[in-house]
Amino acid sequence: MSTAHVRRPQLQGAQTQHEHVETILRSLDHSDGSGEAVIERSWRRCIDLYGLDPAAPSPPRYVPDRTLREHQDQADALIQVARAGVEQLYHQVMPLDYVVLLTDARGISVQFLGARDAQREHQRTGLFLGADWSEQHAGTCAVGTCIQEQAPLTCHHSDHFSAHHIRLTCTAAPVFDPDGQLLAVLDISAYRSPESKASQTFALQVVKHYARMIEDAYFLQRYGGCHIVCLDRSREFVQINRRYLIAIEEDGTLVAANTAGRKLLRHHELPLAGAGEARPFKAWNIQDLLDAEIGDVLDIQHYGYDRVRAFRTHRHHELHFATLIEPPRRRTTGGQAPRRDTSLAPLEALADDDPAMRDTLTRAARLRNEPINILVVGETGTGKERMARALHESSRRRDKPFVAINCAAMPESLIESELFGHEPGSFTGARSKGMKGLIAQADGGTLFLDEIGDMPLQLQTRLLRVLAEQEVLPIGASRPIKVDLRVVAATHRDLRGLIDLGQFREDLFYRLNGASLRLPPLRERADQGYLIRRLFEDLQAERGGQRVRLRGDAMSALLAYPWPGNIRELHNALRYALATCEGDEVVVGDLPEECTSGQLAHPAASSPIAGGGRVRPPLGEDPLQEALRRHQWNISAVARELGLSRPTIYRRMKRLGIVPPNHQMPT
Ligand SMILES: Nc1ncnc2c1ncn2[C@@H]1O[C@H](COP(=O)(O)OP(=O)(O)OP(=O)(O)O)[C@@H](O)[C@H]1O
Repeated sequence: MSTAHVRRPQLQGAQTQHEHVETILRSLDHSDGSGEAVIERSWRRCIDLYGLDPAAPSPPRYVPDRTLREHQDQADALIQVARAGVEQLYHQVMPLDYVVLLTDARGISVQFLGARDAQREHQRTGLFLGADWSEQHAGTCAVGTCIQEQAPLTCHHSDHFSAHHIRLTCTAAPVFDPDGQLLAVLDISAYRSPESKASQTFALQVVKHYARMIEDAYFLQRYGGCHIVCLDRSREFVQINRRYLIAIEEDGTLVAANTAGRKLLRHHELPLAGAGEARPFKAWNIQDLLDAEIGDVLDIQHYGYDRVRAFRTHRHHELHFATLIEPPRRRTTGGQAPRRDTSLAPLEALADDDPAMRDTLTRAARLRNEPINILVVGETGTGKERMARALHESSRRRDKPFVAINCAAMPESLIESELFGHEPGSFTGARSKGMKGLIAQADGGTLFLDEIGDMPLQLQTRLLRVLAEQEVLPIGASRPIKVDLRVVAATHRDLRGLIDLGQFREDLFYRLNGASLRLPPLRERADQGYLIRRLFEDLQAERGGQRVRLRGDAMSALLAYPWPGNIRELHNALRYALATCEGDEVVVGDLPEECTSGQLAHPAASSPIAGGGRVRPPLGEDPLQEALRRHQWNISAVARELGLSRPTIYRRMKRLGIVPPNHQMPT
């Protein structure tokens, strides 16, 4: 061993550093290399193999933005699967001031979660996106040494090789792919912790647990087309613990196993091909492991009172309990596919597998041709107007007009004539030829009354008459006009509360509320991924041009954000990202800052701290405000560009507090 390149710090102030370097050198000087523990082995590699100096300053090394993207691309499938695990882990350890890193197999941090208020400290230390934690660069550290040792470990305080890392405590566990190759490393790190390394025992267990969950989720996704035999030594726990996962073909041929499963197979002398295994390998069968008929294995799900079946292994006669995950059923080619009602497509497109939305859509499908009025309720931006349109488009009225009226946006002085129309010269300012009101325009089709809770009381009375009589009396007319209407009203307000306050007519409420459809807020929806993909596709189709991909890290950030502004806010965020992204993909740094508040972005990509990055305006205001400025506050032009009505633009400006220069907002 040569330690000649290692400088011994002389300064008094560098006492701790000095002691640290001395400890490393003494420990290595007195050892011949045999029987060294993990940390000493790593120190030896740092000096002998990489020529590192523990006293030399070791600022974090960040890979350039483009390289980070390449690393993230390669880890994309894993990042997507790992998302839920990384977030859950972060929520568990965040109160104890840990950050969470997911690095790829080369030690480059491809995902990071940490408190935003400590961003500078994270960046200074390298606990950040894009940092290189390979042992070759950073010396002994949890991630780098975990990669070298391919085993979980804690690198606590002066275990670190570099004297500059000795206040950190870091714990890491490897994530292997189904071939046994290292795929990633999961790490939690903190700046402050008790002196004793034993204080991190629990941290090690937690990180190992989450690394295993990520690994198994990745395994299940990759072998989703196979039968998966799940084994455990405990009958009670096999359904939830699923320690050993073994993917098999229908004839029992072994295809792959998770890390524990591969160990079990090796123990029974049935090695699978993969990292470190002898090749060529034999095609083993599950019957080589378990003393069972293949039919018994494929039938586990239908066996016994608990869908668990006990088997003994051939070789060691160990008792294992098994459950089975079956692949999705393939569509039979012989039989007739059930006929789908294609008119339901507009409704079906609104959601994927969110239970609340499915209930709402089942009701909507039943109600679409019924002669009753429908009240759509939900927070602002949850898609109430979209639902009303889908109801219309899937109903028999689809070839007739859909007329949308925003009751909150229309000035009270205009609303009456707009709604009911007027005869020629019926009032000052009336059109000479008279005007057909919006209600009459909707004849035969659907009248959508948005923000119904904001309709003035006097108009509520007139609307009630229209609904009761199915006829409308234009201003100045002596005879009413017959109309055939289906009314869909929407509100984000509590109409019953407004009735109690005397601001909404109870009889109108019952007239409108023939049935109600409730839309859940986006943050509660289980099909967020579907919505994100659909909106992204729709926006791309609108824009035309080059195809852009939504990368896994951006998707993860979008899924993690609580969406106070619901689908509208999501729509704006995606539009923003598509407008500002460079190249052919949207990455986390392209999203509006709000969406990444839980996750810090790569310094070079977005952070104003690192300089040179783009500083993004707050979400929500941005697309509207930007369009307003571009069109020099011409509301009609903005409405055309954004595909919204003028009243909607005014309403949104009012809600966002946007006031045109030298103008007063309409009240
Ligand atoms: N299921 C959906 N699929 C795709 N886009 C949707 C969906 N639901 C809503 N959107 C989009 O989200 C935005 C808001 O939807 P919408 O205007 O229907 O919400 P809202 O609840 O009526 O809002 P408000 O309460 O402010 O009137 C629109 O851009 C709409 O196109």
